[in-house]
This record gives sequence, structure tokens and C-alpha cells, in this order.
Amino acid sequence: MVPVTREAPSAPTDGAASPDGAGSTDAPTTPVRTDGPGTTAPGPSANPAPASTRAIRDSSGSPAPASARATRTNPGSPAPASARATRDSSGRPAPTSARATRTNPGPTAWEAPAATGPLDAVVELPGSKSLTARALVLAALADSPSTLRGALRSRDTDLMLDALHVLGVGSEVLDESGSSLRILPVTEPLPVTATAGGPPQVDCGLAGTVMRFVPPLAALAQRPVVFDGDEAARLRPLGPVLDALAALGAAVSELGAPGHLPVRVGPGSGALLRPADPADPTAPHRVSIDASQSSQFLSALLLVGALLPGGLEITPTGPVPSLPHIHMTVESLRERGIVVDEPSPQAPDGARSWRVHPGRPRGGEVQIEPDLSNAGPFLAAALVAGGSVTVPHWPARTTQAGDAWRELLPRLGGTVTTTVQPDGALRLTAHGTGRLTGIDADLSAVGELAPTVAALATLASAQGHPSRLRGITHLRGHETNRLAALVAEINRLGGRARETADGLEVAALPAGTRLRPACLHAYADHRLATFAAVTGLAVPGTRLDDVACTAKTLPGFPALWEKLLRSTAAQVPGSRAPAPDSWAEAPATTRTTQEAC
Ligand SMILES: O=C(O)C1=C[C@@H](OP(=O)(O)O)[C@@H](O)[C@H](O)C1
Ligand SMILES: C=C(OP(=O)(O)O)C(=O)O
Repeated sequence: MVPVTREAPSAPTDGAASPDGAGSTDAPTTPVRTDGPGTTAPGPSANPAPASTRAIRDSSGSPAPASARATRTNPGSPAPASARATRDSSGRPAPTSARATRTNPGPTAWEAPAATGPLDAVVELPGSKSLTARALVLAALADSPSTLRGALRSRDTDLMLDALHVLGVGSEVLDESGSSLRILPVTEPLPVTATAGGPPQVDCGLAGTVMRFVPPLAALAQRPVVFDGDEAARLRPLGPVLDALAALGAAVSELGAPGHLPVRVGPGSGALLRPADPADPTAPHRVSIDASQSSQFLSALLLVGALLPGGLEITPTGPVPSLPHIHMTVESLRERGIVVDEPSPQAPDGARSWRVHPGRPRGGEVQIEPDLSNAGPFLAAALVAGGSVTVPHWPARTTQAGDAWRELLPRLGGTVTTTVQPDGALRLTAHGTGRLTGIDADLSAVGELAPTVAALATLASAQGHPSRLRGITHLRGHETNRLAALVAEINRLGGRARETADGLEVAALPAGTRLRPACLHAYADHRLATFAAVTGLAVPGTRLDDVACTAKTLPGFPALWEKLLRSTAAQVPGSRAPAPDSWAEAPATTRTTQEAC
């Protein structure tokens, strides 16, 4: 296996490489083996990024120069400022720099509104983060321009768009909301724009999709690209992707802690652009990868596989979490004409291979589904407050993990009904009474739903019901160590939670226990923020140190949540929903307080 190199920390230099490697300064200088597969994300003190590697950021802390983030109608020509407006959490266009920097909690906390009565709400959700990320990457590599409708515009997806611009991809915003986008693709070697002050840089923010899906594209580019992100992103695991790219012949240099951002990835001698076997150009490239820490490692390779001459065969060495996300990747490829062979579901871990046949994804129209994972907190609110919450445009068939809400919510004390819309999609309604039940669930396939499940489990524990969430070891490498964070926040509320080897347990409290209002911590994690919002419904006085981090995947969350709570069935004539003890007397409004957590 070709080693990933670890550089003595220094300001990275540009290394324009021709596909045959001439002129590359991206090649290893001191080949040093770094981490092995299975590395877990170290705690903050275990992973200090060397100060000198931070020199690639500018003095303001903004990782990428503004020019690199400009939306372009074709490579190299900056688009008008209006085309790159994004929305802040209030829905107003945000300055470009707002999405390039980490959310700063600041001195104010958000007062999570408590439920004042049963709900009767319809919530329209923006597009799926995961589908938007895949649609952007595949549109970037397509055989013709693509038009995305219903795309999510959030911090993660805007960073993805910015990253693709660095790789030469063009884009145009087609409507006022920014959710209709035209993407102008590139062919390999991807025309990465040279920059004067060093290698082009990609800011991954805290987006797993950006930090895992884009480095393989840099391995097909004209020159190396440096990837970095938030401090918290430097703790997220990346090593197996780097190992796999290096094994395939890319030039990979770790600039900080082994297996973590920042890294430089380049084409090296261009091995990924040549047949794996010159004697048999139809033979696929082959690689093994340990994807037990994140399904995104496997998705990252699947997304780029068709571009390699002969295609790519990938064999995960062990279990893969979040399998619906792998199906989503495979379906996204197939919808664009790429042939993918999947292993038999019966094949044991370590003996499963995915083969992506060579080809170029088709461009054209793509409609993005609403984000069903982000539907979770809103649907959960019906179980906590009582009443009902409806999400329209729920796809009748989907690969999204969030479809599992249909099965999970009834196990937590709710009921779920659907009606068919004229266009064939569903209107999905969650109904609740305020009475919750605990759950014992293996969430390995749907780990991103765990924080919302944990919020309901916490409230169920105060009604006398224990819960156990299993199969989610990999949540320790999410935006924060979610198992540790959830346990800390549940206990801060007066619950009794503990980490297990592969998840967490929430012990039953005496039925009728009143949880303690507290100022909860988001850890810059959007799903910890929505955990606080859901628990706050039944624990009046709950506050949150950083609601702005919800902009990672759902800009406008506080306003949407406030609107949800205004739609109480109590205000609907004829409503007869029961009034649980936990309802607050205060009206449901979202406020911030000057008091810090
Ligand atoms: O591919 C994707 O879009 C995602 C895959 C999953 O990652 P993990 O397998 O790391 O959990 C999921 O949790 C994440 O929110 C999005
Ligand atoms: C794990 C998540 O995000 P990411 O795509 O950054 O991994 C998530 O959204 O729950």
C-alpha cells in the first residue's frame, strides 16, 4: 500500500501537478506511516493541530480566500454577489463569511419554548442535506449541465458548493430562494484554479459530506488541494479515506494529526486517471477500506468510482453503519446511468464488495426530497406536546434514513398516519398525547436520528420508562462525540443516562419526575441543538447556548420552531386534546437571553 505521508508542519506550498506527475510537489518527502484503520477520534486535548498548520488560514481565521468561495457561472469568472447570497438562521441573506467561519455561541442563550397545548401544525421542510450533497458532487462530474430543484441551502451544502468551485465547477442560482441551481460540470483532470499564496484551499466547516466526498475529487484534479475545517472537524475521522486514496495512487499529505484534517490531496502521478492494469483497460481499480467509523468513507469512493478507467471495486473490511446512506449513494449513481453492483445483503462483513462501472453521470433535472432526518424534531414535538404535526411531500419511496420515523415514533408513544397527495407523495402526520414510552433500539442504520430519539427517551424516562440505544459507536465521530454529549446533557436535565460500549442507556425515573430546566450545550452540533428544543418542550426554562449551529443543515430553525409552537390545537375550535402536566403556562415564543450558559 502506498503510504499517506505526514509532513513536518509547515505552511503548505502549491504543487501544480500534471497528470503524469511532472512538476508535482505533492509527492511524499518523508514517507511515514501514520494511523491505522479503526482510529477513533481523539478528545480535544489528544489532537492539538500544530500551530504552524494553522498558518494556512488567514489572520481573520477565515479558512478560504473570498475568491475561492465565489459562485461562478463558469470556471474562473466570478459571479455577481447576488448569486452567492446564502441565508442566515433568520432567513435573511448572510454574508459569505458567515458560512465560512465556525458558529460562535456568543454571550446569549436561546430560550427553548415550552409547549402550551397540543399542536396542530404543518411543517414544510427544505431539501435533504445528504441528497443535495450527492446531487452536487454528481452534477459536478456529469456529462452535461444539471438543474437541481429543492436543493438545501445551508452551511453544509454551501460549503460543498464552494468546494466544487475550487475544483473548477460552475454554478448559477436560478431562483430567489437559492434552492434551484444549475451546475456546470468539469472533466478530469479537474481544473483547480491556481492561487498565488499557496495551494487552493477547501473549507469543510464541520460537514462530514464535504471532508469525505471532496478529497477523492482532488485526486482527479490538475493540482493538489488543501482541506481544512472547524476545530471540531479536525477531530472527525478521515484516515481510512486517506489510506484508500493513497493506496489507489493519489498523493496524500497529512498536515496535522494523523488521519484528520488538515490534509493535502493531489493527483500524484495521475494513477487514478490511468487503467489499473495497462494490459486490461477494462479491469477495475480495487481498494479495501475500513468504513466502520462512517458510511461516508464508502460513499466517498462510490461517488468517484465511475470516473476511474475501468471503474472501482471497493471492499469494506468490516461493518458499515448507516446502510441507507450507502443505498442512497448507489441509487443516486443509478439514477444518473451509472451501473453499480451491490453485494448480497447476506454476505458477511468483510466479504462484501461494491463495484462501480466506468461512465459519466448523466446531467439533467434533479428534484431533491425534503429532509426527513430534520423532520424528526418537528414530528417528535407532536408526541411531547400532544396533537399532530404533518410533513407534506414525504416521498412514498426513499433511501433517506429519516423514513424510519414511521417505525420509530410508534415505538416511542406516538402514532403515524399518511395520506396520498395528488402528486403521489405522502402527507405524513405524527400524533401524540404527551405520554411517551421508552425504546430499546438498534440505531446503527439510522444513527443521525439518535439525538432526537434520545430527547424523547429522556422525557419518557421522567414518565417511568427506561431506554437503550444500541449500534451507534460511530456517533463518537460525528459533529461532536454525540454519546458523551447526550449523556452529559440528559444528566444536566436531571435524567440518569450513561454511555455503553455501543450507545447509551437512559434509566427510568419515578413516573411524574419533573426534569430540571438547565442551559444545555450544543457543542456546535445541530442535532444536539434540536435535542434541546425537543426536551425544552416539556421542561420549561430550558435554554441552549448555541442555536445558530442549526444552520448546518436547517437555516431558519428557530423561526420554524416558533411557528410550530404557535400552531396549537388549543387555538383551533373544537380541539379536545388532553393537557399533560408538563405544559407551560408561558406563551410559546422564542427568545434569547443575555445570560450566558
Ligand atoms: O452520507 C451521508 O450523507 C451521511 C451519512 C451518515 O454518516 P455516518 O455513517 O458517519 O453516520 C449520516 O449520519 C450523516 O448525517 C450523513
Ligand atoms: C452526522 C451528521 O452530519 P455529517 O454529514 O457532518 O456527518 C448529521 O447531520 O447528523
